Amino acid sequence: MFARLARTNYLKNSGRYFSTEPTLKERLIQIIPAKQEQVKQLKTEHGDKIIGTCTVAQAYGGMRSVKSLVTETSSLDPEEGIRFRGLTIPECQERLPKAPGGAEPLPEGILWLLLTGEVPSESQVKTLSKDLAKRAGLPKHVTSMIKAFPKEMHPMSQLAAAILALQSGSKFVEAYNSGVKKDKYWESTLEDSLDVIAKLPEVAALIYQNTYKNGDITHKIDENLDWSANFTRMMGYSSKEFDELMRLYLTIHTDHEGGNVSAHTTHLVGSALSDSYLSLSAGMCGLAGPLHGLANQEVLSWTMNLQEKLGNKQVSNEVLSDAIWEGLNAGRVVPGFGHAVLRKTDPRYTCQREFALKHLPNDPLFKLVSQIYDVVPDILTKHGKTKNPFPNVDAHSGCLLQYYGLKEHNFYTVLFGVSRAIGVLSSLVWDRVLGHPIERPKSVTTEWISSFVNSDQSKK
Ligand SMILES: CC(=O)SCCNC(=O)CCNC(=O)[C@H](O)C(C)(C)COP(=O)(O)OP(=O)(O)OC[C@H]1O[C@@H](n2cnc3c(N)ncnc32)[C@H](O)[C@@H]1OP(=O)(O)O
Ligand SMILES: O=C([O-])CC(=O)C(=O)O
Repeated sequence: MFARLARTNYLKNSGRYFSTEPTLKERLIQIIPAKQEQVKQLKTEHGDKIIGTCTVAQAYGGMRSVKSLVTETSSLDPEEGIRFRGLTIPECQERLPKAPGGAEPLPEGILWLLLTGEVPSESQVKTLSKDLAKRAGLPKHVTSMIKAFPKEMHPMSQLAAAILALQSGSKFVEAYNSGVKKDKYWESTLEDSLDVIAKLPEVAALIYQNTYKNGDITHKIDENLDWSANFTRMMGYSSKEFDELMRLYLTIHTDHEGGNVSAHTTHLVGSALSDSYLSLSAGMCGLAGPLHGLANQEVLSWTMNLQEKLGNKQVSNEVLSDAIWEGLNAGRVVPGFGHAVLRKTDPRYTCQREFALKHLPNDPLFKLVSQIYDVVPDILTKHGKTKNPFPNVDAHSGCLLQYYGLKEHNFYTVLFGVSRAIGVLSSLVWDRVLGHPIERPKSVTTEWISSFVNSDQSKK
Protein backbone atom coordinates (compact mmCIF):
# COMPACT_ATOMS: atom_id res chain seq x y z
CA MET A 1 0.00 0.00 0.00
CA PHE A 2 2.71 2.43 1.06
CA ALA A 3 4.92 1.61 -1.91
CA ARG A 4 1.97 2.15 -4.28
CA LEU A 5 1.14 5.57 -2.82
CA ALA A 6 4.78 6.58 -2.83
CA ARG A 7 5.23 5.61 -6.46
CA THR A 8 2.68 8.24 -7.43
CA ASN A 9 4.89 10.90 -5.92
CA TYR A 10 7.32 11.30 -8.76
CA LEU A 11 7.80 14.84 -9.96
CA LYS A 12 8.72 15.32 -13.57
CA ASN A 13 11.15 18.17 -13.86
CA SER A 14 13.32 19.07 -16.84
CA GLY A 15 12.95 15.56 -18.22
CA ARG A 16 14.32 13.95 -15.02
CA TYR A 17 12.44 12.11 -12.33
CA PHE A 18 12.84 13.08 -8.72
CA SER A 19 11.52 10.64 -6.20
CA THR A 20 9.86 11.86 -3.03
CA GLU A 21 9.85 8.32 -1.70
CA PRO A 22 11.57 7.67 1.61
CA THR A 23 15.06 6.19 1.61
CA LEU A 24 15.74 2.90 3.40
CA LYS A 25 16.65 4.58 6.68
CA GLU A 26 13.74 7.03 6.50
CA ARG A 27 11.34 4.15 5.95
CA LEU A 28 12.82 2.22 8.87
CA ILE A 29 12.35 5.25 11.10
CA GLN A 30 8.66 5.26 10.08
CA ILE A 31 8.17 1.52 10.67
CA ILE A 32 10.15 0.90 13.84
CA PRO A 33 8.00 2.48 16.61
CA ALA A 34 4.91 0.33 15.88
CA LYS A 35 6.97 -2.87 15.84
CA GLN A 36 8.74 -1.94 19.08
CA GLU A 37 5.35 -1.27 20.68
CA GLN A 38 3.97 -4.60 19.42
CA VAL A 39 6.90 -6.55 20.90
CA LYS A 40 6.76 -4.61 24.18
CA GLN A 41 3.06 -5.42 24.50
CA LEU A 42 3.60 -9.12 23.66
CA LYS A 43 6.30 -9.41 26.31
CA THR A 44 4.19 -7.62 28.95
CA GLU A 45 0.86 -9.32 28.28
CA HIS A 46 1.94 -12.79 27.16
CA GLY A 47 5.48 -13.16 28.49
CA ASP A 48 4.66 -16.33 30.45
CA LYS A 49 3.04 -18.29 27.60
CA ILE A 50 4.93 -21.40 26.44
CA ILE A 51 5.80 -21.51 22.70
CA GLY A 52 8.14 -24.51 22.76
CA THR A 53 9.58 -27.24 24.91
CA CYS A 54 12.82 -29.18 24.85
CA THR A 55 13.13 -32.93 25.25
CA VAL A 56 16.23 -34.88 26.22
CA ALA A 57 16.54 -36.01 22.56
CA GLN A 58 16.40 -32.40 21.37
CA ALA A 59 18.99 -31.25 23.91
CA TYR A 60 21.39 -33.91 22.61
CA GLY A 61 20.16 -33.57 19.03
CA GLY A 62 21.13 -30.06 17.98
CA MET A 63 17.93 -28.49 19.40
CA ARG A 64 16.03 -29.47 16.26
CA SER A 65 12.53 -27.80 16.16
CA VAL A 66 12.91 -26.14 19.59
CA LYS A 67 11.14 -22.79 19.27
CA SER A 68 13.35 -20.40 21.20
CA LEU A 69 14.60 -17.76 18.78
CA VAL A 70 12.87 -14.72 17.31
CA THR A 71 13.89 -13.72 13.78
CA GLU A 72 11.86 -11.19 11.82
CA THR A 73 13.35 -11.46 8.36
CA SER A 74 12.24 -14.89 7.12
CA SER A 75 10.51 -18.10 8.15
CA LEU A 76 11.04 -21.69 7.01
CA ASP A 77 8.25 -24.21 6.56
CA PRO A 78 9.42 -27.85 6.32
CA GLU A 79 7.14 -28.58 3.34
CA GLU A 80 6.95 -25.25 1.53
CA GLY A 81 10.45 -23.87 2.14
CA ILE A 82 11.52 -20.33 2.79
CA ARG A 83 9.39 -17.19 2.83
CA PHE A 84 11.24 -13.91 2.93
CA ARG A 85 9.04 -11.57 4.97
CA GLY A 86 6.07 -13.64 3.85
CA LEU A 87 7.06 -13.92 0.17
CA THR A 88 7.99 -17.22 -1.49
CA ILE A 89 10.86 -17.34 -3.99
CA PRO A 90 8.54 -17.24 -7.05
CA GLU A 91 6.77 -14.25 -5.49
CA CYS A 92 10.12 -12.50 -4.96
CA GLN A 93 11.05 -13.27 -8.57
CA GLU A 94 7.82 -11.72 -9.72
CA ARG A 95 7.57 -8.72 -7.41
CA LEU A 96 11.07 -7.46 -6.65
CA PRO A 97 12.56 -4.89 -9.05
CA LYS A 98 14.81 -6.16 -11.85
CA ALA A 99 17.72 -4.73 -13.81
CA PRO A 100 16.78 -3.15 -17.18
CA GLY A 101 15.91 -6.03 -19.53
CA GLY A 102 16.42 -8.58 -16.75
CA ALA A 103 14.10 -11.26 -15.39
CA GLU A 104 15.67 -12.00 -12.00
CA PRO A 105 15.32 -9.92 -8.82
CA LEU A 106 18.01 -7.46 -7.79
CA PRO A 107 19.62 -8.37 -4.44
CA GLU A 108 19.17 -4.74 -3.34
CA GLY A 109 15.42 -5.45 -3.49
CA ILE A 110 15.63 -8.34 -1.07
CA LEU A 111 17.87 -6.31 1.23
CA TRP A 112 15.12 -3.70 1.37
CA LEU A 113 12.44 -6.37 1.81
CA LEU A 114 14.28 -8.15 4.64
CA LEU A 115 14.95 -4.88 6.47
CA THR A 116 11.52 -3.28 6.09
CA GLY A 117 9.09 -6.11 5.28
CA GLU A 118 8.03 -4.15 2.18
CA VAL A 119 8.59 -4.55 -1.56
CA PRO A 120 10.58 -1.52 -2.70
CA SER A 121 9.86 0.52 -5.80
CA GLU A 122 12.33 0.59 -8.67
CA SER A 123 13.51 4.04 -7.70
CA GLN A 124 14.08 3.00 -4.07
CA VAL A 125 16.21 0.10 -5.28
CA LYS A 126 18.12 2.38 -7.62
CA THR A 127 18.82 4.80 -4.77
CA LEU A 128 19.98 1.88 -2.62
CA SER A 129 22.30 0.64 -5.42
CA LYS A 130 23.89 4.08 -5.59
CA ASP A 131 24.19 4.27 -1.81
CA LEU A 132 25.97 0.90 -1.74
CA ALA A 133 28.25 1.97 -4.59
CA LYS A 134 29.22 5.09 -2.60
CA ARG A 135 29.99 3.00 0.48
CA ALA A 136 32.21 0.58 -1.47
CA GLY A 137 36.01 0.82 -1.40
CA LEU A 138 38.43 -0.97 0.88
CA PRO A 139 40.95 0.52 3.29
CA LYS A 140 44.54 -0.09 2.24
CA HIS A 141 45.33 -2.42 5.15
CA VAL A 142 42.55 -4.78 3.98
CA THR A 143 43.68 -4.94 0.34
CA SER A 144 47.32 -5.46 1.37
CA MET A 145 46.27 -8.16 3.83
CA ILE A 146 44.25 -10.08 1.20
CA LYS A 147 47.09 -9.79 -1.30
CA ALA A 148 49.52 -11.18 1.28
CA PHE A 149 47.41 -14.28 2.01
CA PRO A 150 48.94 -17.54 0.76
CA LYS A 151 47.06 -19.08 -2.18
CA GLU A 152 46.55 -22.28 -0.18
CA MET A 153 44.52 -20.41 2.47
CA HIS A 154 40.90 -21.37 1.96
CA PRO A 155 38.89 -18.46 0.48
CA MET A 156 36.39 -18.70 3.37
CA SER A 157 39.19 -18.21 5.91
CA GLN A 158 40.34 -15.23 3.84
CA LEU A 159 36.78 -13.86 3.82
CA ALA A 160 36.30 -14.19 7.60
CA ALA A 161 39.71 -12.59 8.24
CA ALA A 162 39.07 -9.72 5.79
CA ILE A 163 35.71 -8.93 7.42
CA LEU A 164 37.46 -8.78 10.81
CA ALA A 165 40.08 -6.43 9.37
CA LEU A 166 37.31 -4.12 8.10
CA GLN A 167 36.08 -3.79 11.69
CA SER A 168 38.49 -0.88 12.20
CA GLY A 169 35.87 1.25 10.43
CA SER A 170 32.97 0.30 12.71
CA LYS A 171 30.55 3.17 13.32
CA PHE A 172 28.81 1.18 16.05
CA VAL A 173 32.05 0.97 18.05
CA GLU A 174 32.50 4.72 17.65
CA ALA A 175 28.91 5.40 18.74
CA TYR A 176 29.11 2.96 21.66
CA ASN A 177 32.37 4.45 22.90
CA SER A 178 30.89 7.94 22.73
CA GLY A 179 28.05 6.79 25.00
CA VAL A 180 25.18 6.72 22.54
CA LYS A 181 21.88 5.51 24.06
CA LYS A 182 20.67 1.93 23.60
CA ASP A 183 17.61 2.96 21.56
CA LYS A 184 19.97 4.43 18.96
CA TYR A 185 22.21 1.35 18.59
CA TRP A 186 20.29 0.21 15.54
CA GLU A 187 21.29 3.31 13.55
CA SER A 188 25.05 2.70 13.68
CA THR A 189 24.41 -1.05 13.26
CA LEU A 190 22.51 -0.24 10.06
CA GLU A 191 25.41 1.96 8.91
CA ASP A 192 27.96 -0.78 9.61
CA SER A 193 25.77 -3.41 7.97
CA LEU A 194 25.28 -1.38 4.79
CA ASP A 195 29.00 -0.55 4.75
CA VAL A 196 30.04 -4.19 5.00
CA ILE A 197 27.44 -5.34 2.44
CA ALA A 198 28.74 -2.63 0.09
CA LYS A 199 32.36 -3.68 0.58
CA LEU A 200 31.92 -7.46 0.44
CA PRO A 201 31.84 -7.80 -3.38
CA GLU A 202 35.23 -6.13 -3.60
CA VAL A 203 36.61 -8.26 -0.76
CA ALA A 204 35.34 -11.43 -2.47
CA ALA A 205 36.52 -10.35 -5.94
CA LEU A 206 39.97 -9.51 -4.60
CA ILE A 207 40.18 -12.92 -2.89
CA TYR A 208 39.17 -14.48 -6.22
CA GLN A 209 41.62 -12.49 -8.34
CA ASN A 210 44.48 -12.93 -5.91
CA THR A 211 43.96 -16.63 -5.26
CA TYR A 212 43.21 -17.87 -8.75
CA LYS A 213 44.17 -15.23 -11.31
CA ASN A 214 47.37 -13.79 -9.88
CA GLY A 215 45.84 -10.46 -10.54
CA ASP A 216 44.10 -7.38 -9.26
CA ILE A 217 40.62 -5.93 -9.76
CA THR A 218 40.49 -3.77 -12.88
CA HIS A 219 36.80 -2.74 -12.77
CA LYS A 220 36.01 0.50 -10.93
CA ILE A 221 32.68 0.49 -9.07
CA ASP A 222 30.07 2.09 -11.34
CA GLU A 223 27.18 3.84 -9.53
CA ASN A 224 24.93 3.16 -12.51
CA LEU A 225 25.40 -0.59 -12.24
CA ASP A 226 23.65 -2.70 -9.63
CA TRP A 227 25.53 -4.22 -6.68
CA SER A 228 25.60 -7.70 -8.25
CA ALA A 229 26.77 -6.56 -11.69
CA ASN A 230 29.57 -4.52 -10.09
CA PHE A 231 30.55 -7.73 -8.29
CA THR A 232 30.65 -9.87 -11.45
CA ARG A 233 32.64 -7.17 -13.30
CA MET A 234 35.20 -7.07 -10.46
CA MET A 235 35.50 -10.84 -10.75
CA GLY A 236 36.17 -10.41 -14.46
CA TYR A 237 32.78 -11.52 -15.88
CA SER A 238 30.67 -9.47 -18.26
CA SER A 239 28.07 -11.90 -19.63
CA LYS A 240 24.49 -10.63 -19.23
CA GLU A 241 23.25 -14.15 -18.59
CA PHE A 242 25.80 -14.69 -15.80
CA ASP A 243 24.72 -11.32 -14.35
CA GLU A 244 21.18 -12.65 -14.20
CA LEU A 245 22.28 -15.91 -12.57
CA MET A 246 24.24 -14.02 -9.92
CA ARG A 247 21.31 -11.69 -9.16
CA LEU A 248 19.16 -14.76 -8.55
CA TYR A 249 21.92 -16.57 -6.63
CA LEU A 250 22.65 -13.57 -4.39
CA THR A 251 18.92 -13.13 -3.71
CA ILE A 252 18.01 -16.70 -2.78
CA HIS A 253 21.01 -17.39 -0.50
CA THR A 254 20.41 -14.36 1.74
CA ASP A 255 18.34 -15.81 4.55
CA HIS A 256 16.94 -19.06 5.93
CA GLU A 257 15.27 -17.98 9.18
CA GLY A 258 17.25 -17.68 12.41
CA GLY A 259 18.27 -21.18 13.47
CA ASN A 260 20.75 -22.13 10.74
CA VAL A 261 24.40 -22.05 11.79
CA SER A 262 25.45 -18.82 10.04
CA ALA A 263 22.37 -16.84 11.12
CA HIS A 264 22.34 -18.15 14.65
CA THR A 265 26.08 -17.52 15.09
CA THR A 266 25.79 -13.96 13.81
CA HIS A 267 22.87 -13.36 16.17
CA LEU A 268 24.62 -14.98 19.15
CA VAL A 269 27.87 -13.07 18.72
CA GLY A 270 25.90 -9.89 18.03
CA SER A 271 23.97 -10.38 21.28
CA ALA A 272 27.17 -9.54 23.17
CA LEU A 273 26.95 -6.14 21.40
CA SER A 274 29.74 -7.19 19.07
CA ASP A 275 29.42 -5.03 15.96
CA SER A 276 28.30 -6.13 12.48
CA TYR A 277 31.86 -7.01 11.38
CA LEU A 278 32.68 -9.22 14.38
CA SER A 279 29.28 -10.90 14.24
CA LEU A 280 29.32 -11.51 10.48
CA SER A 281 32.87 -12.85 10.53
CA ALA A 282 31.81 -15.41 13.16
CA GLY A 283 28.77 -16.33 11.04
CA MET A 284 31.02 -16.87 8.02
CA CYS A 285 33.18 -19.30 10.01
CA GLY A 286 30.03 -21.36 10.56
CA LEU A 287 29.03 -21.11 6.90
CA ALA A 288 32.46 -22.55 6.05
CA GLY A 289 31.55 -25.96 7.54
CA PRO A 290 30.86 -28.89 5.13
CA LEU A 291 27.46 -29.65 6.67
CA HIS A 292 26.38 -26.02 6.04
CA GLY A 293 27.50 -23.64 3.27
CA LEU A 294 30.63 -25.50 2.23
CA ALA A 295 28.38 -28.32 0.99
CA ASN A 296 28.05 -26.45 -2.34
CA GLN A 297 31.80 -26.88 -2.90
CA GLU A 298 31.54 -30.52 -1.84
CA VAL A 299 28.62 -31.14 -4.21
CA LEU A 300 30.46 -30.01 -7.29
CA SER A 301 33.61 -31.99 -6.48
CA TRP A 302 31.43 -35.04 -5.75
CA THR A 303 29.42 -34.64 -8.97
CA MET A 304 32.50 -34.15 -11.12
CA ASN A 305 34.21 -37.18 -9.56
CA LEU A 306 31.09 -39.16 -10.32
CA GLN A 307 31.09 -37.86 -13.90
CA GLU A 308 34.71 -38.93 -14.34
CA LYS A 309 34.09 -42.32 -12.75
CA LEU A 310 31.19 -42.90 -15.15
CA GLY A 311 33.52 -42.20 -18.08
CA ASN A 312 32.07 -38.74 -18.92
CA LYS A 313 29.13 -40.30 -20.69
CA GLN A 314 25.43 -40.67 -20.02
CA VAL A 315 24.68 -43.86 -18.10
CA SER A 316 21.52 -45.65 -16.99
CA ASN A 317 19.87 -44.86 -13.65
CA GLU A 318 21.01 -48.28 -12.42
CA VAL A 319 24.70 -47.61 -13.14
CA LEU A 320 24.44 -44.15 -11.53
CA SER A 321 22.67 -45.57 -8.46
CA ASP A 322 25.38 -48.21 -7.98
CA ALA A 323 28.07 -45.52 -8.00
CA ILE A 324 26.14 -43.47 -5.43
CA TRP A 325 25.54 -46.50 -3.18
CA GLU A 326 29.27 -47.15 -3.19
CA GLY A 327 29.94 -43.80 -1.46
CA LEU A 328 27.06 -44.24 0.97
CA ASN A 329 28.19 -47.74 1.90
CA ALA A 330 31.65 -46.34 2.59
CA GLY A 331 30.00 -44.11 5.21
CA ARG A 332 29.99 -40.85 3.26
CA VAL A 333 26.99 -38.49 3.01
CA VAL A 334 25.50 -37.51 -0.35
CA PRO A 335 26.34 -33.79 -0.32
CA GLY A 336 23.52 -31.40 -1.21
CA PHE A 337 20.81 -33.78 0.01
CA GLY A 338 19.03 -33.76 3.35
CA HIS A 339 18.15 -30.86 5.59
CA ALA A 340 17.69 -30.15 9.27
CA VAL A 341 14.25 -28.57 8.70
CA LEU A 342 13.08 -29.10 5.10
CA ARG A 343 11.19 -32.28 4.25
CA LYS A 344 10.63 -31.58 0.52
CA THR A 345 12.79 -30.35 -2.36
CA ASP A 346 14.24 -26.96 -1.42
CA PRO A 347 12.52 -24.23 -3.49
CA ARG A 348 15.99 -22.67 -3.87
CA TYR A 349 16.97 -25.88 -5.70
CA THR A 350 13.83 -25.67 -7.85
CA CYS A 351 14.40 -22.10 -8.97
CA GLN A 352 18.01 -22.85 -9.92
CA ARG A 353 16.78 -25.89 -11.84
CA GLU A 354 14.30 -23.67 -13.67
CA PHE A 355 17.10 -21.25 -14.51
CA ALA A 356 19.13 -24.16 -15.93
CA LEU A 357 16.16 -25.48 -17.93
CA LYS A 358 15.80 -22.03 -19.47
CA HIS A 359 19.45 -21.20 -20.12
CA LEU A 360 21.50 -24.42 -20.26
CA PRO A 361 19.14 -27.37 -20.84
CA ASN A 362 21.74 -29.40 -22.76
CA ASP A 363 24.73 -28.90 -20.49
CA PRO A 364 26.09 -32.38 -19.64
CA LEU A 365 26.74 -31.49 -15.99
CA PHE A 366 23.20 -30.13 -15.60
CA LYS A 367 21.89 -33.35 -17.15
CA LEU A 368 23.86 -35.37 -14.58
CA VAL A 369 22.57 -33.14 -11.73
CA SER A 370 19.02 -33.78 -13.02
CA GLN A 371 19.61 -37.51 -13.18
CA ILE A 372 21.01 -37.46 -9.63
CA TYR A 373 17.76 -35.73 -8.60
CA ASP A 374 15.85 -38.61 -10.25
CA VAL A 375 17.68 -41.34 -8.32
CA VAL A 376 18.97 -40.02 -4.98
CA PRO A 377 15.65 -39.53 -3.11
CA ASP A 378 14.87 -43.24 -3.60
CA ILE A 379 18.39 -44.26 -2.62
CA LEU A 380 18.36 -42.18 0.56
CA THR A 381 14.89 -43.47 1.43
CA LYS A 382 16.13 -47.04 1.08
CA HIS A 383 19.30 -46.15 3.01
CA GLY A 384 16.86 -45.27 5.77
CA LYS A 385 18.82 -42.76 7.81
CA THR A 386 18.12 -39.25 6.60
CA LYS A 387 14.82 -37.61 7.53
CA ASN A 388 14.80 -35.73 4.23
CA PRO A 389 15.94 -37.51 1.06
CA PHE A 390 15.45 -34.44 -1.17
CA PRO A 391 18.01 -31.92 -2.49
CA ASN A 392 18.82 -28.62 -0.80
CA VAL A 393 20.09 -25.36 -2.32
CA ASP A 394 23.69 -26.58 -2.49
CA ALA A 395 22.88 -29.48 -4.81
CA HIS A 396 22.44 -27.15 -7.78
CA SER A 397 24.46 -23.97 -7.51
CA GLY A 398 27.87 -25.37 -8.51
CA CYS A 399 26.72 -26.74 -11.86
CA LEU A 400 25.40 -23.31 -12.87
CA LEU A 401 28.58 -21.50 -11.81
CA GLN A 402 30.66 -24.08 -13.63
CA TYR A 403 28.70 -23.55 -16.86
CA TYR A 404 29.50 -19.82 -16.88
CA GLY A 405 33.21 -20.46 -16.33
CA LEU A 406 33.48 -19.96 -12.57
CA LYS A 407 35.23 -23.25 -12.03
CA GLU A 408 37.05 -22.76 -8.72
CA HIS A 409 35.04 -24.97 -6.32
CA ASN A 410 36.81 -23.67 -3.21
CA PHE A 411 35.50 -20.21 -3.94
CA TYR A 412 31.80 -21.08 -4.09
CA THR A 413 31.04 -20.64 -0.39
CA VAL A 414 32.40 -17.09 -0.59
CA LEU A 415 29.58 -16.26 -3.03
CA PHE A 416 27.14 -17.81 -0.56
CA GLY A 417 28.68 -15.69 2.22
CA VAL A 418 28.35 -12.43 0.27
CA SER A 419 24.64 -13.19 -0.11
CA ARG A 420 24.12 -14.50 3.44
CA ALA A 421 25.51 -11.22 4.84
CA ILE A 422 22.37 -9.48 3.58
CA GLY A 423 20.07 -11.71 5.64
CA VAL A 424 22.03 -12.06 8.85
CA LEU A 425 22.91 -8.37 9.04
CA SER A 426 19.30 -7.34 8.38
CA SER A 427 18.43 -9.53 11.35
CA LEU A 428 21.17 -7.96 13.46
CA VAL A 429 19.69 -4.51 12.77
CA TRP A 430 16.33 -5.79 14.05
CA ASP A 431 18.02 -7.35 17.10
CA ARG A 432 19.18 -3.82 17.96
CA VAL A 433 15.82 -2.22 17.09
CA LEU A 434 14.06 -4.59 19.49
CA GLY A 435 16.82 -4.40 22.11
CA HIS A 436 17.30 -8.16 22.29
CA PRO A 437 19.50 -9.03 25.29
CA ILE A 438 22.66 -11.11 25.43
CA GLU A 439 21.85 -14.73 24.51
CA ARG A 440 22.59 -17.12 27.33
CA PRO A 441 20.53 -20.33 27.47
CA LYS A 442 20.94 -22.79 30.32
CA SER A 443 23.08 -25.85 29.74
CA VAL A 444 22.91 -29.04 31.78
CA THR A 445 25.29 -31.94 32.28
CA THR A 446 24.61 -35.59 31.45
CA GLU A 447 24.64 -36.24 35.20
CA TRP A 448 21.90 -33.64 35.62
CA ILE A 449 19.82 -35.30 32.86
CA SER A 450 20.34 -38.75 34.41
CA SER A 451 19.08 -37.63 37.79
CA PHE A 452 16.29 -35.49 36.25
CA VAL A 453 14.79 -38.38 34.23
CA ASN A 454 14.55 -40.46 37.41
CA SER A 455 13.00 -37.66 39.46
CA ASP A 456 9.32 -36.95 40.07
CA GLN A 457 9.70 -33.65 38.27
CA SER A 458 10.29 -35.38 34.91
CA LYS A 459 7.01 -37.27 35.22
CA LYS A 460 4.94 -34.08 35.40
C1 LIG B 1 22.85 -24.29 3.09
C2 LIG B 1 22.79 -25.51 3.89
O1 LIG B 1 23.35 -25.56 4.94
S1 LIG B 1 21.85 -26.79 3.31
C3 LIG B 1 22.64 -28.26 3.98
C4 LIG B 1 23.95 -28.52 3.30
N1 LIG B 1 24.59 -29.75 3.76
C5 LIG B 1 24.59 -30.88 3.01
O2 LIG B 1 24.03 -30.94 1.94
C6 LIG B 1 25.39 -32.05 3.58
C7 LIG B 1 24.63 -33.37 3.42
N2 LIG B 1 23.50 -33.38 4.32
C8 LIG B 1 23.66 -33.64 5.67
O3 LIG B 1 24.75 -33.93 6.17
C9 LIG B 1 22.44 -33.53 6.56
O4 LIG B 1 21.28 -33.85 5.83
C10 LIG B 1 22.26 -32.12 7.20
C11 LIG B 1 23.53 -31.70 7.96
C12 LIG B 1 21.97 -31.07 6.15
C13 LIG B 1 21.10 -32.16 8.19
O5 LIG B 1 21.48 -32.95 9.28
P1 LIG B 1 20.40 -33.62 10.25
O6 LIG B 1 19.31 -32.66 10.57
O7 LIG B 1 21.15 -34.18 11.40
O8 LIG B 1 19.81 -34.76 9.30
P2 LIG B 1 19.01 -36.10 9.68
O9 LIG B 1 18.29 -35.93 10.98
O10 LIG B 1 18.22 -36.46 8.49
O11 LIG B 1 20.22 -37.12 9.92
C14 LIG B 1 19.95 -38.45 10.33
C15 LIG B 1 21.02 -39.37 9.78
O12 LIG B 1 20.97 -39.35 8.35
C16 LIG B 1 22.23 -39.05 7.82
N3 LIG B 1 22.09 -38.22 6.63
C17 LIG B 1 21.49 -37.00 6.52
N4 LIG B 1 21.65 -36.51 5.28
C18 LIG B 1 22.36 -37.44 4.59
C19 LIG B 1 22.87 -37.48 3.27
N5 LIG B 1 22.70 -36.48 2.42
N6 LIG B 1 23.57 -38.57 2.90
C20 LIG B 1 23.77 -39.61 3.76
N7 LIG B 1 23.33 -39.59 5.04
C21 LIG B 1 22.64 -38.52 5.45
C22 LIG B 1 22.90 -38.22 8.92
O13 LIG B 1 24.32 -38.18 8.75
C23 LIG B 1 22.44 -38.94 10.15
O14 LIG B 1 23.24 -40.11 10.29
P3 LIG B 1 23.73 -40.63 11.74
O15 LIG B 1 22.48 -40.96 12.47
O16 LIG B 1 24.57 -41.79 11.42
O17 LIG B 1 24.47 -39.50 12.38
O1 LIG C 1 18.45 -23.79 7.26
C1 LIG C 1 19.50 -24.43 7.46
O2 LIG C 1 19.73 -25.06 8.52
C2 LIG C 1 20.55 -24.52 6.43
C3 LIG C 1 20.23 -23.79 5.17
O3 LIG C 1 19.61 -24.31 4.28
C4 LIG C 1 20.65 -22.39 5.08
O4 LIG C 1 21.13 -21.83 6.08
O5 LIG C 1 20.50 -21.80 4.01
